[in-house]
Amino acid sequence: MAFTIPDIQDPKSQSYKKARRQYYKATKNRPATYELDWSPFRAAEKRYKARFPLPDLSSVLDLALLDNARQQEVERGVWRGSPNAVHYAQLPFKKTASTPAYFIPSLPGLVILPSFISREKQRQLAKWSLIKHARHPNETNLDTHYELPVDGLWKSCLLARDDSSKDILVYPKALYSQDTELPKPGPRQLVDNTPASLDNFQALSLTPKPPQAPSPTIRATLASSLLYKLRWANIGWYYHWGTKQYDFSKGKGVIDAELRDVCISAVAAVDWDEVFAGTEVEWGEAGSEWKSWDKTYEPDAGIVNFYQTKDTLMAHVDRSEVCATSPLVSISLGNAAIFLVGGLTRDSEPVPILLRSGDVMIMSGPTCRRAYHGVPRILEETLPPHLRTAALDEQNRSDWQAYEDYLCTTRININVRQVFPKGFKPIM
Ligand SMILES: O=C(O)CCC(=O)C(=O)O
Ligand SMILES: [Fe+2]
Repeated sequence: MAFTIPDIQDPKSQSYKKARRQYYKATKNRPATYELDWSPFRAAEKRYKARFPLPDLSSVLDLALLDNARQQEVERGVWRGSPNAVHYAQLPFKKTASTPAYFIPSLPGLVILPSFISREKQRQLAKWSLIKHARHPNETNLDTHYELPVDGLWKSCLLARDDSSKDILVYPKALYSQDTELPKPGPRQLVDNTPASLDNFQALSLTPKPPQAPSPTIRATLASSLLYKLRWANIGWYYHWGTKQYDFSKGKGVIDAELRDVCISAVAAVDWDEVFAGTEVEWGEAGSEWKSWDKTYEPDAGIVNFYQTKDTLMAHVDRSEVCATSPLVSISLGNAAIFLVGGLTRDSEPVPILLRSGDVMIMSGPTCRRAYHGVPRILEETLPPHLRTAALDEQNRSDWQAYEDYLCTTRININVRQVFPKGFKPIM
């Protein structure tokens, strides 16, 4: 199969020339001290984000390179890391597991399950994210500002594909005014929030959580373009972005049964004793909690992130969950990405990991759940062949083209968490 060279890597392409121009313009008058203030995490973000010169991925751990069955996917995408970039170890296979699990001794609690999601399940989860999940009653980043179609934005986009006269205008919630500047839909805001715990969650739940005001400066937009502004959709307990706390007063959104099964089977596939051996002191009162995760892990919240190729997710810690150690299961679909994970501050040098479609990553335990992490780059043109219509049989290809067209420039990340210990009923 022919390689696809992303435009950004082709010196003759317009986007390469534009990135080069922008680079020379931006660096012309830069003081020599420009980079000195950056924390190691910030420096790594800048390095991997760069469009010119393009980043060298030889220090990025790319476990797909260990698997012959992924050769075509890796070669088609051009971008590749290295299987030896970071010291990792393979965990013993559990009886129920059919794909390998790896852990990184320098990051206790971080487990990578490459290709854990089958190719068919990847297609199902991508469809679920768009058609079933990113719509009412689940909140998305667009709900604050737009009156979204009742059947969901994706349904409107599908109708518009068949007949462009059906591409509806989606209206803003606020009346248009030119003089007020309020936040527009865009990247997630960074707020330094208090870490939640069983002791303070009731006090935190009393913090006022006013709804964010709709922007008065945005205009009606066609559904087919608004789709590319979709950045997240909430799962389970509602999250309040202004305070970065869960808003328990809204009740709990339903957790999709199939998604729950995938997360539970990922947690069950890991030999946690092997992962956490020797870390007992760090767990304090929690003791060897991981020993009972087979019975107590219960996802109840999360987010589906939708990234376009220029989107990034800045370094952050997910500390709003009352369970501060329980596994956070992260599923990657579509284009690949560089994921950075560091330590308890931005001053530790982060480990770069290449996450590809179908990979599951689990962050768990007292240090890993409090580690800074982020996504500085979505890797262009890395949509694997099994998410392209050309590779599908007759039965599967009929409605896939719309998904392929969207996924060509997209990465989806389903990020599932456990806010409360199993069986715990919060009193509001
Ligand atoms: O996209 C990813 O892989 C990570 C997303 C993430 O860290 C988050 O949603 O908090
Ligand atoms: Fe996160």
